[in-house]
Amino acid sequence: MIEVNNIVKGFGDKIVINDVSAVMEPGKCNLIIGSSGSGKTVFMKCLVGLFTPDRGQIVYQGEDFTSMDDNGKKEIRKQIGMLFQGSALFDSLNVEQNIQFPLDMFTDWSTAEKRKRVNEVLARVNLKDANKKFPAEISGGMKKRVGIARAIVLNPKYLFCDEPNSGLDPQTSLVIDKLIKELTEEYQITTVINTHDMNSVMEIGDKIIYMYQGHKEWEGNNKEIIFSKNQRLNDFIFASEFLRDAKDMRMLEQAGKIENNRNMDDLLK
Ligand SMILES: Nc1ncnc2c1ncn2[C@@H]1O[C@H](COP(=O)(O)OP(=O)(O)OP(=O)(O)O)[C@@H](O)[C@H]1O
Repeated sequence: MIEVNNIVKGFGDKIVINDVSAVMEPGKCNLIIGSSGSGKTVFMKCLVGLFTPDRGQIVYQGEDFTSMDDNGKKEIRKQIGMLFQGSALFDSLNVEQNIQFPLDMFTDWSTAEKRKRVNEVLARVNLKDANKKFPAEISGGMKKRVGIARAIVLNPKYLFCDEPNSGLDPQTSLVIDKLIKELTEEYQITTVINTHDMNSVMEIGDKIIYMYQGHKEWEGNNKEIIFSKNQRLNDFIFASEFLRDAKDMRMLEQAGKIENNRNMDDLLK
């Protein structure tokens, strides 16, 4: 569990994160949404310790990360897996070497133990037999899966994903979302995802935090979001006409004003 208590972060005179609090639970996908420049990346960087908040606390499993010394922070960071935008694989390393990298950095396991673990996570992300391929030889979706395998190879308690669907087609995005959700539930990981992808919001948003100009404007889940009366949130999520129409139909359907002859849940998934 991660608790964020009233964090504030600014650069010079400009306050970029303004008094944001949130609780992120294990086994849940916590999505951070908001328009460009609303502070999502700075918020995530504060959570993982790449930025130090000017005020407030970030508490990992009851321990105040913000006031820890370097050794304490290092211990928490060992429990964090990161999936970077664009996967950030090492081009000169093959798939298994990429995944093995954190094991080389943080464990003193034997080569056989490392190889076994690499093969386990490769199987878990459905990428058997890709061990010897180089990043340039695999598709964007496969790269993401390698990135995910690398992020979970040390059995993290926390997983941070920055725009996991960027550059992927909608179908591959669904596969990646499903994989992240399954892993989150299976290993009870506290997962935090920065995203612009409304499909992801509807599909895997156990908790959704909507950031607006640096503050938390709205919080809820994927069932609640389309019924929200928050005007700024509605302007943001219903920028797409399809979603706006779908929302109107769903409301009419729920109010019994139109027949339920199609499954809007499936459409909105
Ligand atoms: N290192 C920095 N120094 C000064 N200002 C910064 C720094 N990093 C971010 N900012 C500012 O903080 C604000 C929020 O930026 P942030 O990158 O968090 O937005 P975002 O919501 O992630 O946007 P996007 O969706 O485009 O990635 C922006 O105005 C940005 O210019």
